[in-house]
Amino acid sequence: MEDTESLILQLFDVGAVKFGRFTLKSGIESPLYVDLRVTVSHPPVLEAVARRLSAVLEAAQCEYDVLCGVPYTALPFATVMSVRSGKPMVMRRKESKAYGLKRSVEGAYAAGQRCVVVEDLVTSGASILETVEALQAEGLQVDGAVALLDRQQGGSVNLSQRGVRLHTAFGMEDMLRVLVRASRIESTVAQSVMEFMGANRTVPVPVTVRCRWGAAAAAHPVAQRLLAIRDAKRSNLCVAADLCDAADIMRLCEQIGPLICVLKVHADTVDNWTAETASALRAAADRHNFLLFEDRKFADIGHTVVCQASGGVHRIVAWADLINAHGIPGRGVVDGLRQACQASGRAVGLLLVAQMSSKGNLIDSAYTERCLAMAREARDLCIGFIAQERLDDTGELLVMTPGVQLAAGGDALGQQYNTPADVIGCRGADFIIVGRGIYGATDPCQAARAYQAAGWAALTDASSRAR
Ligand SMILES: O=c1ccn([C@@H]2O[C@H](COP(=O)(O)O)[C@@H](O)[C@H]2O)c(=O)[nH]1
Repeated sequence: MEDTESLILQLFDVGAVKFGRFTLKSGIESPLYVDLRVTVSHPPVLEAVARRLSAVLEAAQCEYDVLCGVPYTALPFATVMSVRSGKPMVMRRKESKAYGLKRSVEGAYAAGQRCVVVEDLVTSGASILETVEALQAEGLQVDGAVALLDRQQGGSVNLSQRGVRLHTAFGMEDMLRVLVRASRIESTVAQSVMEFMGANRTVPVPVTVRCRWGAAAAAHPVAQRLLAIRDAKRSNLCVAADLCDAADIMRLCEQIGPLICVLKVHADTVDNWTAETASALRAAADRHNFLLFEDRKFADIGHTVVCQASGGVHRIVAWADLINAHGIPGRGVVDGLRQACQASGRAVGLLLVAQMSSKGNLIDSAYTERCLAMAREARDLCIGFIAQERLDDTGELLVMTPGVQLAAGGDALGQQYNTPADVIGCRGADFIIVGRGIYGATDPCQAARAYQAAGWAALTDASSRAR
């Protein structure tokens, strides 16, 4: 194994470790700056870094099929590791291409292969997580990462909470000790770095999503909760649990609950729906922190929808957080639903069905425009739309899009599917709604993970391009 002490000294001697006053990306002022990019100008040092990273993986008995360096600094490290070991590498694009194959991960790989992420140094672990999410969105399995330096500021814990085990060559304290012992720095300098680290022990993973709107900006309490859940769980995934048996729905909830922000049901398609089903769903939603969406698509006169929303066997507004309606009956449908929601005493958000995913549907742009106007007039109840694209530029009304699968296509009854990258990145949706792509998969949990990663990667990418 490459001698840690000699590697640290080589890094210092080529100027990769600097002491002084530096403002970090986070805005924090640091007495130390580590810039491992300079190693590309010193091939023996670059090779020593790669050798050390490979040795760390070997010592940890980490099994993997492909390597992926976090762009850009760790790309040469991963390349040299790959060339030395013969293990193939994949490359994550930081910006997705608007032409060609539009792939966010380049190289030859197959879904289900195990990938190890290679990084230069870790602070909060956020950069590793961004790469992990992009790789998972392509179906790769990532549960390990290797980095040269652990700044010992919470990255390892942040990563393990998200299922990624971090292996590192050395920590900040090791590095300072070596530099003092070799008289490269004064002990007072090391002391000031230690004090800085003591004051910055835990750097949280920043919420990179500066989406079109955030929880604090949302006026409606249900929209606020939805966005807070989205950011906390890093998930803009709504699962359509279109199953006929209540026990199957509950089983699915337990499997995918931690990965989703909304569970959508069609209560009227559940053969054995009872009041207990509603209570069990409510308890699961509270336990796993997701919202419940009843996709009843109300479309009648105001008086009738009051009864449909609050009565019958389903008593929808007694348990659902989100409901939806067609605009076709005019504003009476919204007024009726407002009355039902107010009488329930619960906060419920309404989504207007402004567009549909089915082939040949009769909705045209004039109808969609009128739904938009209806929503703007009912901001006390309406939080957004079921639609296939972003409808208003203020960004205040959210868009949830059904008809989503990992590959574009359709079914035999006119459903049309687009990919998460397309509906979020190109069409401007905020949330994806996925049914059969998840509950119809052999492993719904693994499928939900792939959709969560794909939806989140598309959202964060779209948000960074919008900034
Ligand atoms: O335009 C619409 C409106 C609603 N849906 C609903 O979404 C899910 C989609 O399920 P998949 O299995 O992913 O096709 C389903 O519950 C529909 O009722 C929609 O598809 N299109």
